Amino acid sequence: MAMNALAATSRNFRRAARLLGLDSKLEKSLLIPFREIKVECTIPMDDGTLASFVGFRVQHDNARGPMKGGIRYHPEVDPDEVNALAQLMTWKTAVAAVPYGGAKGGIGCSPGELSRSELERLTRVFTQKIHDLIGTHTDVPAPDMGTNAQTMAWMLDEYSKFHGHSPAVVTGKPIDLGGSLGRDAATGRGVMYATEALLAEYGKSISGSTFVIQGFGNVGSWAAQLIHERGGKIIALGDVTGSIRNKAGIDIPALMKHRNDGGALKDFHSAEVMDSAELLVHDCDVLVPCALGGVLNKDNAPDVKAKFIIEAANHPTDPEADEILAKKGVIVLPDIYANSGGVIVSYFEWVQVIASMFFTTSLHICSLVLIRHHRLIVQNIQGFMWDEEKVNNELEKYMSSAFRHIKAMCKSLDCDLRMGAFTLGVNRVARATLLRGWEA
Ligand SMILES: NC(=O)C1=CN([C@@H]2O[C@H](COP(=O)(O)OP(=O)(O)OC[C@H]3O[C@@H](n4cnc5c(N)ncnc54)[C@H](OP(=O)(O)O)[C@@H]3O)[C@@H](O)[C@H]2O)C=CC1
Ligand SMILES: O=C(O)CCC(=O)C(=O)O
Repeated sequence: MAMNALAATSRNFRRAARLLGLDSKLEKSLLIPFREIKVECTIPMDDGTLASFVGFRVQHDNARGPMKGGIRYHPEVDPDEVNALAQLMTWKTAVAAVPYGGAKGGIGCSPGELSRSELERLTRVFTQKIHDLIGTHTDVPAPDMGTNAQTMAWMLDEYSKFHGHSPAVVTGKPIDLGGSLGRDAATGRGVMYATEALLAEYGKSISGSTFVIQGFGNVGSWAAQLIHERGGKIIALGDVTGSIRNKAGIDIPALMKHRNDGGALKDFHSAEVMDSAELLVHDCDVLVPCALGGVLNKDNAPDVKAKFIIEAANHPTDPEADEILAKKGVIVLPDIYANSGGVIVSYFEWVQVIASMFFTTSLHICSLVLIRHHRLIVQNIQGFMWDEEKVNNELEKYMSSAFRHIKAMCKSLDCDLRMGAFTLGVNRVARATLLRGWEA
């Protein structure tokens, strides 16, 4: 049985605040969210009936910059979960050293049961309800579980009806609308870089290790492909429909083809079906949860056999499980570092869009005078969009710098990687908060 997500996240925050010796009033102020939004979203369904959904956006903190975080569509979305995820974003952006605060949103729904047009209507109604509380310099949504680049395109379009063309109001959007190359793969790629960095600390590498992955959506499938490319052997994998295993290693490119052709994971020909309850306790070197929160808890933690856990999902491990795993000597790489690749590349996307918009505006003014040079300058706008290699190289630099800073915190405070990451993030937010002050 998993702990309440908010209780678990706040417990980790409080431990970090004590380790840092934070003033108790500052601690309280950092914990309370800046704003919690709850909206009712009623849409006509394709069959003509009405359906009502509840949408949330929790804006946790903006001391370091505009609030930032994904939008989740999932039946288990609830206010505490969104609150916890928003808080995690605040510490995550600080650990990654990108100039953002933290937010998260979601709608309680089953996206797989809604048609494309129902999803579009729901996204548009949700955006109408929150449009005056988000914005390029206030709160910038992105995809999370159950949402994708198309969802961001609808949000961008709906928001722009109220505020004029605003491509930087969301990230993780399609390339044709100003999205960044590499954003789709970024979280999984960051997971791969983080795994490489952690294993190297222990004299190991991806190529000599066995992996078990839970979740085969955006994060899980990219992590699997990139780990496979680097010679990692993925011996078991699962999603909501079931789990499969193959001792010799699952052929990930063949599985991707099977999945892209519409096949279910459990029907993949060159692996055997296994009990999903066994997935997280399957024997392996590295376990990578890439789905829901709270999946590692006091009930299954004693049976975990992995030596390393890479938290690609948000808050997959309860604090109670953390204690059990620590006693067993399992090394856990925390979510606020391990899955930060997504928000890091979101930042690259946001900067590129803002830079190109600024350039276009200046160009309009200049072109009145320099009309002859207009075409030449227009070509240069392309220079603001980074190629994929540059995105990936920059991502690797941010990931390895964050890892070095986390290790330094672990050393100076004599704590584990989770507390190293939390103290790093909380300290940066606390410093920004104190510098800005509270004068009304
Ligand atoms: N997308 C991003 O950029 C980021 C995502 N994350 C986190 O990573 C995790 C995954 O997100 P993402 O990949 O985007 O989401 P997706 O919706 O793309 O994929 C989710 C995956 O989890 C599977 N899943 C859902 N429920 C269960 C379950 N009960 N047991 C096993 N598998 C399950 C889904 O299966 P099925 O497809 O069959 O439904 C799917 O394979 C989340 O915790 C998210 O917050 C963190 C940072 C950034
Ligand atoms: O890319 C982003 O802005 C946010 C990604 C996200 O929701 C997360 O890191 O959990």
